[in-house]
Amino acid sequence: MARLGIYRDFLRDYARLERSVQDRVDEVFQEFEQATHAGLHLERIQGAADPRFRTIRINQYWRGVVLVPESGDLYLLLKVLGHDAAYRWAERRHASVNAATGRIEIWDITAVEETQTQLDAMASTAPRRLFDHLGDAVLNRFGVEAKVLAFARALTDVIQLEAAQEFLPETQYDALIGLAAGLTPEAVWEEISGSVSAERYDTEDLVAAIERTPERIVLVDGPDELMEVFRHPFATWKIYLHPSQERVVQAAYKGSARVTGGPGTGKTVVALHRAHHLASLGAGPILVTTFTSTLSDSLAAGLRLLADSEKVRDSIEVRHVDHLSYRIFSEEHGRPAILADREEKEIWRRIARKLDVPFSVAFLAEEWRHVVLAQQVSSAADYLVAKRAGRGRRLGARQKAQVWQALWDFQEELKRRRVWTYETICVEATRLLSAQAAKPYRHVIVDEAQDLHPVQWRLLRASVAEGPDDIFIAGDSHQRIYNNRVSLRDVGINVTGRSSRLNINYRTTAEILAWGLAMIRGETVDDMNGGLDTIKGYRSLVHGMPPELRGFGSQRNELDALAVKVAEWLEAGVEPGAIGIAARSGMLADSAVAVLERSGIPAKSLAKAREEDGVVRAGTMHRMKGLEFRCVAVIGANEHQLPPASAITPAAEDELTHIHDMQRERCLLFVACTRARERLYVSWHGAPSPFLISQDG
Ligand SMILES: Nc1ncnc2c1ncn2[C@@H]1O[C@H](COP(=O)(O)OP(=O)(O)OP(=O)(O)O)[C@@H](O)[C@H]1O
Repeated sequence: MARLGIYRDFLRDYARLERSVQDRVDEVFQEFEQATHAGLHLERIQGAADPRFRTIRINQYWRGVVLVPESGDLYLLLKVLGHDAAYRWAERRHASVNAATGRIEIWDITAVEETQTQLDAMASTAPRRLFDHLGDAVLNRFGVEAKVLAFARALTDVIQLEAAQEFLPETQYDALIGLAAGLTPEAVWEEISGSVSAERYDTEDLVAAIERTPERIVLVDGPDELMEVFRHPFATWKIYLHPSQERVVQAAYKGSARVTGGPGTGKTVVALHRAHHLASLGAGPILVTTFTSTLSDSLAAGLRLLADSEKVRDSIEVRHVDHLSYRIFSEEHGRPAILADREEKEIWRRIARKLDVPFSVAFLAEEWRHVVLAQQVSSAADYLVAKRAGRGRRLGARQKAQVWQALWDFQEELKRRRVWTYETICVEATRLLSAQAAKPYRHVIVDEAQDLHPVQWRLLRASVAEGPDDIFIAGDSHQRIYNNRVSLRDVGINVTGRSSRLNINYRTTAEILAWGLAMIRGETVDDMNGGLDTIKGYRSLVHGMPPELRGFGSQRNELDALAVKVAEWLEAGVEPGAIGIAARSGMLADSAVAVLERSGIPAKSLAKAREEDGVVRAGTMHRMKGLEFRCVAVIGANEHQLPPASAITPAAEDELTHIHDMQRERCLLFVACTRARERLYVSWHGAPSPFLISQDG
């Protein structure tokens, strides 16, 4: 078979096609080998800017756009579009080789020229320009060529640059956006190709450039490989990792290490590959863990896709962190009786009443979780000096004595009733593991690290001996959706000097990502290691529609409009399993399911269905964590539901906790919105949530 390169955009287009058209694409390219011998029917494009672009007929309406280099037998599949759009797209495109990065770049010179005039006019009155601080030599090192250089010099705002992503040469855009975000040239090089390079490449050799561009092009060697890629168009992470991801996967660390990065940057992908890599080196057993069961299910599914040998699969265990503690506990003591939430509140209420202390049930419960358990406080003296970082309300010595009495009574009551909470099970399991010389795992890999509680961290620390590659952590503090704050050092994990960051989002379109990021910009978020996390430099490689924001007069109207929107997506060929609906409350999500079903749309709660079930899934924003959908609707984004008053500590009662609560809710909305691959629809009734911002920022 002639070799085929598949451009990532082609796979996105393919995934959006109706099944019957996809089948037709499969047929066309399965026959590629025969067809190339018999003379492929690739149509030339009249008036094309670059004669190497051709189209191939899929059916009466659809066309594939293919790049045919003059030499060699490598064809590059670029786009699938309707007939007219395919010709329009191909007419304007130009393929070139970046002399500095060696990558192929497909771009629209005409658009660069057309936009230049407008930019020059705007720049003439601007006090400063975006790249004033960088000399031409810096930009030239990234192969920024004359036309793009003039374009870059006229930019006054990063928004103009983002808007030009669609038509600028790709690696030149990557370099410019990285530099505009304040990254050093070395950091930008790392991002683009894994290391700084002074090499100059042959700009005539398109085939070599295609082979050198694995971040954008998947090469296949035969029809079987091609069909495998078409079967899982979003799972190309199985075969290709960006150099910045690959480096983390393959690294040999002297101790614990971690990867951070914004939503959709491939942290989970890296965690899965890392488990696979360590297992292939033969050193098991390996634990892959996280904090919710929906997430551990999807980690297990990812590993099934990745791990080809039984030996590798057998040495990796995927387990929810609470299941791990439960198992260790039960092996020693038998099954624990677990205290229900309702009973816990009742105990706190009785204690507060009995001691006549002026503290709410919520305050006492949080103080127990976030101070006593988090810092292993076991006596009044310890409590008096315990750090209460993150706990806003200041307590004097007398108040502390009162609170300690309540906390102590609560723990005594648990003992008296012989009941346990998930946290106390974890504490006991940690004690059991610490007493044991042989640890159950050789490596531990943690995903969604930002939401683990300190007691869970201590359990994980105790389940693996300290040593090279002992613990690997993936997480993003900007996606923290519970109140757990931890300093890794305080729980015995040191990642200093072994932390990497991913910046390219593979999931969400640039439009949705930019809108989401604007929502959380300015929040002060810790990085779990004594510093602050930043959202600088995050970007997406793909473009799409901006988010759609809509307000209604009543919940009923809002839900009716949701049914219309979902029907529209289905009509456009989106499979029901690729549509997700997020609400702040489970009740509203259930109402959405009911309304959709009444409209004849198959829908289920996210807790009860998976993608394969082929139904629209609705659930709470918390449940959306770690998942992704082609289309996402976030509903009930109302003033009083997002954030809900019940989840926010009043500022007058405790200012710091108020700030943290607001941040958590804002991040929750950010998490829900960034689950969308292509379409995001956000609606509300009455006044909109204060977190929503208009699309122009
Ligand atoms: N190298 C890659 N090539 C292709 N697709 C990739 C690559 N890396 C990640 N992806 C895709 O990007 C999407 C997001 O990846 P992943 O879930 O690992 O990101 P994440 O950083 O863990 O996201 P989040 O923090 O939002 O949960 C997935 O669809 C994944 O398949």
